Amino acid sequence: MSDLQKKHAGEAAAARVEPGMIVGLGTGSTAAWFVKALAARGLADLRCVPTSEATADLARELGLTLSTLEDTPRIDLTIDGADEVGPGLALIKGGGAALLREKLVWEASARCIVIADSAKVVKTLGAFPLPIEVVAFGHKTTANRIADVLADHEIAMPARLRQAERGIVRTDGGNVIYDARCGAIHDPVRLADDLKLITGVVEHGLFLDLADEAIIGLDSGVDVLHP
Ligand SMILES: O=C[C@H](O)[C@H](O)[C@H](O)COP(=O)(O)O
Repeated sequence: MSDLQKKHAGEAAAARVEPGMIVGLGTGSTAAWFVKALAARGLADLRCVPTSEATADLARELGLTLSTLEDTPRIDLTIDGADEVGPGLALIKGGGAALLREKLVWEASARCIVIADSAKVVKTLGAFPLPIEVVAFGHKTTANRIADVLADHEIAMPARLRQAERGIVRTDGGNVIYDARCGAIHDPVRLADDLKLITGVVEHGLFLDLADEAIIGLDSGVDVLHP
């Protein structure tokens, strides 16, 4: 994990934004560099749709004009971080528990750019635990159904309820997160489909066919990847 690389990726991404755009603001440490660089550009007539309360707070503090997905349902460009960037720009996201709002904003966007430091680029997704957002009501029963689906994908470890120092982590929408230690995800499309069919699962952190471009931060500059 390199802060310098994240900064480079965030700054390069901010340069892609044009005046008058509606911009989706991602969540996490890399996205925060982007938000700071975007605010520093002082572009006219931007409207920004944040993907989390944390990003909304940061953007507001920096003087960016905020909007909501309800008021601006068509976003020109979303820029967001990722936990893993795999082949074809298949991603794992949700390490910061913002996956649901992120996916809603990504899917409403004409173009999405993922930004990450070079350590996030992998040959096979799955070393980073896959976040699965679950309705809090009866979440342990949902976890049993998740375990069955994971077993069907030869993933033996049951997903683990995400906890922080202050107790069970709640998302901005009030849901809980289970992290599935997959090791390697051999068929991300089938796993994504199977997880979506589980009652109680709200969303998962597999972002497939959503990123149009990746800007990968290096120690000196950036590398640009396409699907
Ligand atoms: O829920 C959080 C998001 O998906 C983040 O974009 C992701 O976890 C990457 O965060 P970071 O840039 O801090 O590694």
